[in-house]
Amino acid sequence: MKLNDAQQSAVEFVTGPCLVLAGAGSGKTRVITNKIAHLIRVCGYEARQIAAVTFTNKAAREMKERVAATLGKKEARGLLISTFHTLGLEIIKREHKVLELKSNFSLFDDQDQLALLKELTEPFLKEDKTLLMQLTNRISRWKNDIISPKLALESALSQEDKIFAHCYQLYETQTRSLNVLDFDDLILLPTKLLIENQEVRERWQQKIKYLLVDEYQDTNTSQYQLIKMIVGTRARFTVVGDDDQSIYSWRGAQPQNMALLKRDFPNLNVIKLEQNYRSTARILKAANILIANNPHLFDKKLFCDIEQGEQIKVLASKNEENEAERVVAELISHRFLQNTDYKQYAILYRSNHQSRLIEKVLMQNRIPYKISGGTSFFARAEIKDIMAYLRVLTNSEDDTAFLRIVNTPRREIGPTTLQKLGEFAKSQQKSLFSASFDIGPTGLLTSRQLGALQQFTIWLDKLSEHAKNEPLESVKTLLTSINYDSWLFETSPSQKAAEMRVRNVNQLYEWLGEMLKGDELEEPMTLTQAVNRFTLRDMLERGEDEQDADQVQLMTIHASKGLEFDFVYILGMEEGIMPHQNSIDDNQPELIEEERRLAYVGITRAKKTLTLSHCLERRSMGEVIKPEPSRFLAELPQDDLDWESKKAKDTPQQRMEKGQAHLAMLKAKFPKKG
Ligand SMILES: Nc1ncnc2c1ncn2[C@@H]1O[C@H](COP(=O)(O)OP(=O)(O)OP(=O)(O)O)[C@@H](O)[C@H]1O
Ligand SMILES: [Mg+2]
Repeated sequence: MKLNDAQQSAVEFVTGPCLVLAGAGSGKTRVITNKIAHLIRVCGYEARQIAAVTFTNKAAREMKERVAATLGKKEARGLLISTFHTLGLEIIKREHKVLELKSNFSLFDDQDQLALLKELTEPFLKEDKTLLMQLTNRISRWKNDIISPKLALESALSQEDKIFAHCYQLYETQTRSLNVLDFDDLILLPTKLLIENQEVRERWQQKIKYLLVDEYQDTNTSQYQLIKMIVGTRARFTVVGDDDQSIYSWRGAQPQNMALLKRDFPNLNVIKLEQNYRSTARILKAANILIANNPHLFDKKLFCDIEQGEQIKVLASKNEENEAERVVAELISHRFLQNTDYKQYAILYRSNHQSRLIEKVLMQNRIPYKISGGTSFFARAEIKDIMAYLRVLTNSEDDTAFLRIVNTPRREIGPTTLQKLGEFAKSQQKSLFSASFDIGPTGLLTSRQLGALQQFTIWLDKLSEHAKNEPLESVKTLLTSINYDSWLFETSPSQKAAEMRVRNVNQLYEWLGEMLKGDELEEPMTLTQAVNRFTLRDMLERGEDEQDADQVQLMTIHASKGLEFDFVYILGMEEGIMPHQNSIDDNQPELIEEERRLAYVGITRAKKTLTLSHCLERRSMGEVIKPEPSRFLAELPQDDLDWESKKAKDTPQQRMEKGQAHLAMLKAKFPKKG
């Protein structure tokens, strides 16, 4: 595909720092892909000297494939294209000695983190959920801002700050002794290391000779520092971004980092792209007009020469059930009339819980769909169980994982045994696993208790030896010796649920096999590496890509960043949902602005048609409320909107009945195959 002049100049500028600043759909990501190929083909870089950072694993994989398609797989091999977190993991893996970490560290996901924090802070926070959430966010912010527990303590002013900082300190100490890292550590540790250790810094500057970053507007302070350290004064890098699409300030993202670049790299070449190649003129105009209501750091223009396109439909439904039914009915009839594929449709929403009703209606109508970006797969109990086994196999110090599996399936290792073991382990400063081998002579446990415990840990110990030599075989042995399938059938609410769980476990096993084996684009991994990559959800998204199945795409707007779909539906365009209630309550303009950017991101995912939906009634915290349509609907150019509620003579009740009848008609007319 030919690039336009601005894109071409962004690709060809390789002698200094480069920022591509442009609106949605203007080909920023395309510039990155083409530039990687250009660096290798024209500028003589080797693939392994180039690193590119994208926002999701899915985007990383896609980028690798695109470059491989241009250059050939052989030439593309060794390219480091990943998320910030995977890049951080890579650095930590290679520098674990300098970091004084054992090489078999495991990763905590947010649930593990919460569980540990809850336990550690019980004396201070008394399991107060709100405080616990605040603490979790605070720790994350501290880490993203590169503030150590010590510094947090020193700068704490209020009593609450002091308690939080103290909890942060406890958490830090405990995670280190468990030999685990959380997600924020994956950025913080390498960043601090590169700042403080010149030798390591130079090693990475040597290794990564050119760095590219997509979705730059969503980097936080520690990520920005990491970029700065890697590129050093040579400053061979290209970052691309759009300040109007910054939607992660709640995770510490700093769109000001765009302005910082200019300060830190005075010879920064700023290139603007102004042509949108994605959306119809109407969709683009609506998006531009909406975002014009936000203050701007940078001036940007965006035009397109794609046709005008259809009006933007605004659906008004009686309630949420009806909204789901209407959207699905619209989708079915659109697909029938236009002869399209399911995968051309995306249904987007503000928060994960909104997917529930849509899922139900899609299922009832046997429409294939896929939810991406969510944590759903890895949050499933069966997957967490097996992951916990794998974590203990690779890192016997991971007490959190140990506690999860000790009685799954049931092994008659009772709470008293575990409590005594816990106290003993603490007094000896040992992990639960290794304490179980030393607790015998203390007489703390009865011989029956000790027998049950040691039967388990001796077996685990053997298995982890086995895992060192034959990782995949050992996982197979694990699954059969704990008889996990039968356990699932025993404990699942229904036969069907059990079958699904068994399938999930098999899927995990299959992915694991692929990772241990490697492929044309990825080197084979060790079990520890594979387990850590799983926790980062690398494989999940990759597995989904490979299926490339014909499925309707469901995701939050946050997860849709960077993607595009022919036909887009956005649910819940209401005050209280988008903008979110918190942003309305707090009455801070910045919060509303972020919500507006979120709406902008959602709208600009659409290529051909866009449908916005709102409900007249909705259940919220056990009450039925009557939300107003989102203020963002009023901000859109009204000539381009097709408001059902303003045009139709039907009452919402009548529309609901019609919608249901329509759905029933469609169902009767197009029975699904299977
Ligand atoms: N020069 C071009 N000619 C034709 N199509 C193009 C050109 N540049 C980009 N495109 C197409 O336009 C679409 C948007 O490109 P891309 O995803 O790179 O935009 P983006 O700026 O990264 O968008 P976002 O801000 O949403 O991440 C893609 O389908 C891409 O293939
Ligand atoms: Mg992009």
